[in-house]
Amino acid sequence: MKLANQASQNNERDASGEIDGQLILAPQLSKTDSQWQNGAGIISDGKDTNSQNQPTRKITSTAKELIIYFSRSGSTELLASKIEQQTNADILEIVIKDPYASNYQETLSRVNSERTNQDYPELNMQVPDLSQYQTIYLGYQVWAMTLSHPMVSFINTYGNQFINKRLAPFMTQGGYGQGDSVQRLRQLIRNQGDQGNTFASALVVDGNKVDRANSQVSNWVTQVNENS
Ligand SMILES: Cc1cc2nc3c(=O)[nH]c(=O)nc-3n(C[C@H](O)[C@H](O)[C@H](O)COP(=O)(O)O)c2cc1C
Repeated sequence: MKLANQASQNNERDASGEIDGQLILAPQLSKTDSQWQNGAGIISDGKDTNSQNQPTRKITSTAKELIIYFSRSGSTELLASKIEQQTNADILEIVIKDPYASNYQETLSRVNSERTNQDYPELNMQVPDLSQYQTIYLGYQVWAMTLSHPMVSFINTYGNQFINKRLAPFMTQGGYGQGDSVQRLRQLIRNQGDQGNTFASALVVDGNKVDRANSQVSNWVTQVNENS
């Protein structure tokens, strides 16, 4: 683990983010709580990853920690980048074939229909062998008070590779909290066999406050590793 940097020691705003050498855009961060409206209406660039960016993928042969995340509008990606700064973990962005719309209402209708029909998005990514990793950080956003759908697809497809891992969920949400997302995550992993995994308690951050979460992230990373 890297030593926490100066900004991590306090609650200064730190909205600048880079991941895998690429700039992160997170439109929620500029919003006050009254403008933010719990994330309702938040646009994305319609690419689920910033439009000029390639999906994040930093895979080395030596890292023992891996961050796997999905982000539609950048907040969870910024949180992932803060965890990466403090751990130097490898990173893998979850990529789906058909990105969610830039428009919030369109995204909401699609998400509602996917949930009703349990028809989760198809993935478009290569996943390496996960056996070298001891700790896997799993990042998602809360949708309809539960786990967002790309993470459901990921676990349903690759969760059987989680064997003897320390699993550490982290999320951003619109201020209503984690809902049943962690229970759902654990259930999906159980469905895949859940062989010898342990779970850290989750990191939960408001989507418009990730830029003020440095010390929260730092304390959580310490806790994940202390109790592993
Ligand atoms: C379709 C949809 C449903 C959402 N449902 C909830 C919810 O039930 N509770 C909540 O607190 N936030 C909810 N949000 C807000 C997101 O969790 C929040 O904006 C999050 O920070 C987005 O992360 P991202 O920028 O990484 O995509 C929802 C957002 C969308 C787009």
